[in-house]
Amino acid sequence: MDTIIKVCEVEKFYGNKDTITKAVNRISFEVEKGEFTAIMGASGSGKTTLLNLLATVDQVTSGHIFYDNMDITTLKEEEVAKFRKENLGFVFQDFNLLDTLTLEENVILAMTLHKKKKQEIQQTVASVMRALGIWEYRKKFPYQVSGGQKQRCACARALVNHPKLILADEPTGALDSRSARMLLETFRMMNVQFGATILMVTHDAFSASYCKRILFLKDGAIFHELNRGKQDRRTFLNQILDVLSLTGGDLDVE
Ligand SMILES: Nc1ncnc2c1ncn2[C@@H]1O[C@H](COP(=O)(O)OP(=O)(O)OP(=O)(O)O)[C@@H](O)[C@H]1O
Repeated sequence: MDTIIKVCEVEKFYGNKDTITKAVNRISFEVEKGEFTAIMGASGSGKTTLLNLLATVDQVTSGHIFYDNMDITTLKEEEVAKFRKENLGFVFQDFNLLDTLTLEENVILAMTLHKKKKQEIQQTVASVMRALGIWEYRKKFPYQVSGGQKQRCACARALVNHPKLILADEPTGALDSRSARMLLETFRMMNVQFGATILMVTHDAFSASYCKRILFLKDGAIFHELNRGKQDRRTFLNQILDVLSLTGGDLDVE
């Protein structure tokens, strides 16, 4: 197996010793190339903090995070920015598209920043936008399309540079259930067809059921892990709901 990320005894604490919050509390896990993993947990369990550490936008209190064999916790600021640009793709709850650019221009911009050749950009953008079902909306601006179409554009933007890892923070959070379902199918296709490795934070069991593996967080620590194996999605969803009912958590189960 090809391990892409190795998280070793990572801690992230906020506050001082009188009022300390252990947002991430000695977490260790690995992610293999081609995995589609969800991080689930109740509000305040440390999901976003963990994602921010993996995304290099926040620094660990202690511990190490290796991408391949590079320890990103020891990189200097300018090295971190370069690492992020070259290795990571992001999909956020609120899309983060540029309103003054068309969908196609938003995706092109992501490749231009990587100084790719014009012909390669045109070909890649067209093939990815076609595969994600948004090619027909390419000339529209973000305000002219639906939330689901915007989010699929954000996925295309994350995918075109072939990042080592795509990090998604509650990507279905702002979508209605039909768009959420389409987006999750898109993620699955990105994973299966494009071989993208995806790590998705969600508090929604339905969204998590599309993943191959789930890490459950509680009070900043991993308390359980599920692997889908050969189960169908509905059976996996029931398994997820069983775990959630054990925690008595305040998670969404729709
Ligand atoms: N900048 C900060 N300063 C102090 N405490 C923080 C900070 N950011 C997060 N926390 C605390 O760390 C803990 C984990 O927060 P985090 O945002 O990672 O949880 P979460 O699982 O993503 O929650 P949600 O689902 O509500 O977004 C919480 O107790 C939170 O109050």
